[in-house]
Amino acid sequence: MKIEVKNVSKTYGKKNALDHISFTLEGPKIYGLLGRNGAGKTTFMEILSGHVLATKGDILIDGEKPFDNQKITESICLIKEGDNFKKDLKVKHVLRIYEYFYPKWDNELAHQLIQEFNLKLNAKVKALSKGMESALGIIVGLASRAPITIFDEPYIGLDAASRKKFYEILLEEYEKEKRIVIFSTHLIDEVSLLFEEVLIMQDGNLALHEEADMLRNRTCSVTGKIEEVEKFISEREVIVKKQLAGMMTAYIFENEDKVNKAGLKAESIPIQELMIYLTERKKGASR
Ligand SMILES: Nc1ncnc2c1ncn2[C@@H]1O[C@H](COP(=O)(O)OP(=O)(O)OP(=O)(O)O)[C@@H](O)[C@H]1O
Repeated sequence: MKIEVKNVSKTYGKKNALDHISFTLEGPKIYGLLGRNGAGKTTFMEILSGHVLATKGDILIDGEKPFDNQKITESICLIKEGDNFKKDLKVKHVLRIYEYFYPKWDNELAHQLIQEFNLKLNAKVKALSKGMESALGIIVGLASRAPITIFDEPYIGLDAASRKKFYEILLEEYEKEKRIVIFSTHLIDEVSLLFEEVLIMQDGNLALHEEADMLRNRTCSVTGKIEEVEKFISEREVIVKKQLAGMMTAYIFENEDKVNKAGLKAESIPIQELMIYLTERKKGASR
């Protein structure tokens, strides 16, 4: 499927939650949608899912607008941070409702995952712990087999072991049947290896959109004596630089090989660090 974001803005009062953003996503692919608190990620995902209208611009999914368009909305499953399900429903009712709504729903997978995450079909949503409710969201997202599946920080309260299980199952399912997965999280280092493409939002704008491998290949840290590092980075784009005890480390847009050839020490930069420093740079300096 193809998602075209065309000059989309969303304002709440005087606040520009999204500020004329444009980009295209083509699947199947796993996207990491990253950014600091308030960057506009949730707003974007809600407009994409047809839950909220943009103030200006359009999001087109295979050429169609999602709002009030059942053909498109049944192709999209958005799992949010919480409150995905009515509290009085039982787990089995939740599964039935989603089965009814999503044409590609995989009931066998849903029941298998209910067992894996130790949920009870007869338990009411309000009786689930935070982590169990998150697990139910994850199960629904995976079993929906929706061609566009969106996870917006889907694992509040879920422990590390269950999160690991989720990543593994997500990859397994993705291999079986590929789709567009958009994953928004603040636990970036935990999941960054899953991402095939990374989008970083900042203040309602898109600060970076890059294939994850390209990002890893064209950014690195360089460490050495201050004068040597300063000389090396003088004609390069610097993300951030730090000094300690006569040594300097700079994060730059450059390939590790070039740094090594210059006799300096190169290391890859975790995507989480990149996100932090890229969004600290002034607007307009980012790319
Ligand atoms: N319903 C709303 N009413 C008023 N302002 C809103 C509303 N929803 C979002 N905003 C504002 O829009 C901006 C973007 O919010 P959004 O929730 O999209 O950010 P986010 O990147 O998802 O943040 P987080 O990582 O904290 O979830 C914020 O300044 C937020 O306060």
